[in-house]
Amino acid sequence: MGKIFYLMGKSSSGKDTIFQEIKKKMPMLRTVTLYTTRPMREGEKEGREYFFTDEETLRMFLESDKVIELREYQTIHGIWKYFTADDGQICLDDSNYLMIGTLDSYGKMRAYFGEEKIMPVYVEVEDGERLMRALQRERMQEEPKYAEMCRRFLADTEDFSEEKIRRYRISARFENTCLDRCLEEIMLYIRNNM
Ligand SMILES: Nc1ncnc2c1ncn2[C@@H]1O[C@H](COP(=O)(O)OP(=O)(O)OP(=O)(O)O)[C@@H](O)[C@H]1O
Repeated sequence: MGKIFYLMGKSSSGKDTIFQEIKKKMPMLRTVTLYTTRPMREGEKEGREYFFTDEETLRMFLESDKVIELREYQTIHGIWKYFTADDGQICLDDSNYLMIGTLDSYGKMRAYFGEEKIMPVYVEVEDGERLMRALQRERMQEEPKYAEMCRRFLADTEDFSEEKIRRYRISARFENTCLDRCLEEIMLYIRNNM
């Protein structure tokens, strides 16, 4: 039976970078495309980072009880929603998966699939370094959204509080200072728990 390795961490902790690298190095891990109502960013592609969707489609998923987890963020550009749908992408009979989410979505996934099926992978970086990485990444965007970047940075304190980490019983924590070392540690954890 397969498992879901669930990457979590504050904004700019390196989840997406780690996700892309592990996908290359462990191609047997399958991935799941989530849905979002936020607008597509520079360089993103429909169905690759997300299925970019709208309120109407979300309503249809909700009505047919197909939403596993849903989160919404009050951004300075309006409410952005992200959700994982039971749309046939996840089949744990014969495959292992690599996914990215938040602590709360991890909780919902765990409730839906069972604790033994979801392996948490919590990525962390010292706050000052993380803010610098966030700023550098934002600067590269055609239209940098600095206020939104700051909002996310502040919201992280609550969304990823130590109290919450304890409550969700997250013990697999990986420091992303040196990317190569962090990747090696996470891949070892995945191999040992597959
Ligand atoms: N170990 C590292 N050393 C230096 N820079 C890094 C490291 N890991 C990731 N980065 C850089 O930090 C920035 C943020 O990384 P990334 O986008 O992967 O974070 P994220 O956790 O997915 O962020 P978000 O949740 O905000 O989308 C990127 O520009 C990435 O290239």
